[in-house]
Amino acid sequence: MGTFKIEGGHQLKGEITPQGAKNEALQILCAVLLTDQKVTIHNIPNIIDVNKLIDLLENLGVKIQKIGSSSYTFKADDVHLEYLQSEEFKKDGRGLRGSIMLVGPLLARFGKGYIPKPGGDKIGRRRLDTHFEGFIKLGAKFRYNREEYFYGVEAKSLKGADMLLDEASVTGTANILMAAVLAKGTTTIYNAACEPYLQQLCKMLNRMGAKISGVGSNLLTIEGVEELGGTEHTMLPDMIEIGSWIGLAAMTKSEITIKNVSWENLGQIPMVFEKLGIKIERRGDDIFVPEHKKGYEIQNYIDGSVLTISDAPWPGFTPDLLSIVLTVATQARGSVLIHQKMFESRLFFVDKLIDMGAKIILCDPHRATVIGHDFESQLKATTMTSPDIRAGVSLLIAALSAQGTSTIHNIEQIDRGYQDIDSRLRAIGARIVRVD
Ligand SMILES: CC(=O)N[C@H]1[C@@H](OP(=O)(O)OP(=O)(O)OC[C@H]2O[C@@H](n3ccc(=O)[nH]c3=O)[C@H](O)[C@@H]2O)O[C@H](CO)[C@@H](O)[C@@H]1O
Ligand SMILES: C=C(OP(=O)(O)O)C(=O)O
Repeated sequence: MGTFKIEGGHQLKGEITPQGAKNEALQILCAVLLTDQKVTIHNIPNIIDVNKLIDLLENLGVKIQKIGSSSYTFKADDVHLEYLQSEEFKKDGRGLRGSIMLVGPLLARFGKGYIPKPGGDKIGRRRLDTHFEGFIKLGAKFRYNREEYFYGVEAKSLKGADMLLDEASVTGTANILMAAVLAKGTTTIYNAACEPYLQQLCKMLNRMGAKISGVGSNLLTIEGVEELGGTEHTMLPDMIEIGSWIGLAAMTKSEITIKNVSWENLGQIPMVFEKLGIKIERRGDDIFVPEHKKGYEIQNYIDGSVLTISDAPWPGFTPDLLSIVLTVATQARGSVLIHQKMFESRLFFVDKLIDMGAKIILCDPHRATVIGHDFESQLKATTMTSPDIRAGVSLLIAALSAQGTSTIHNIEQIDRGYQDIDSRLRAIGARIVRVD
């Protein structure tokens, strides 16, 4: 179990460039299985989850070549389906959430797709019904081995269908979409997730020869095609990382420029931080966060009532930034209610912030009220364990703003989504070391 030691209370300054998007990478990498042609992908983040998925593809027989620091080619012209039945796959397939999206492409191209219950953050129930209900609608037979938590779908051929998803699941939409592109006839997916990463996947599939319309909306129409060809694709910058750095800048009263953020794909992210009173300047495609010498003040609603920040499927605010927003609010002027609607166990990390001196009332598993300190009392350093990726980064930001030296254990949770976080933060002045 790795550990960070962080000496807090120092201002940072400089530029930071976001890595390629983790959650886009997981979709795009699975899509390479849809063709026997070469697919070239750029801006792939070097993080644990992505590397685990690349290993799974390699074990499936995909030929992989690293052609640059973050660029790879993939060729799935000789896929070893027997690996899917192996004990090794039952273990490795569990290692991350994104592995679930291997199922759609495998089912579409080879008539079968299997997966052990995938991993990812333990942040509440993470059901897979939407995925499998979609595959069943396309004509697949479903089986589930309860003892081994092993899921499987099989079909001689898939047939297009109209479906209304029970929820706008991000990985569910990607998975069903990747099956539908090779189904016979037309599929419509209503209540589809439509975040930028899914739009990227649709665009990539269309470049490969798929016929998807409605990209960016919650109604996708897919005319099935016989086969797909190769393509070249570049990942967007990671919007959750961008939001993390905005929060970091404000809470450490630092002047930070976040480079090449792809503004048009940030949705509500800048707006939500602005509601906390954080100044964000657009400079070309960069975000400039000035030093907040006098702190930042949370806005109330027009009628004077307390601000609520909650998550919702895109174009709503992403649940993956709520832990960071909550943490940054602990030093604001004013109060805010954080309502995490999607996940039921994602707010328990506030106990650690409370230990550090933050004023937070956990109302129930989904809601927490934060009463900001306005920097009148600095958070105190402590020892903590990172429970999930975003809580981990939130605690790291809290530690960088706190007085004294904090210790964060279980930093693999952070490394699974943030590339070289310690050296990138050291480059802008953070005092953070990795101790084992
Ligand atoms: C690898 C990956 O891409 N992971 C992301 C993906 O996970 P993932 O695709 O697993 O998440 P889903 O979109 O399926 O659902 C997330 C949670 O929200 C609930 N839900 C979802 C949609 C909805 O309309 N109502 C609702 O309540 C689900 O029941 C579930 O508890 O999307 C989540 C939601 O943005 C993000 O937190 C994860 O980082
Ligand atoms: C919850 C997340 O990831 P995963 O779905 O991989 O657990 C996340 O990226 O915040």
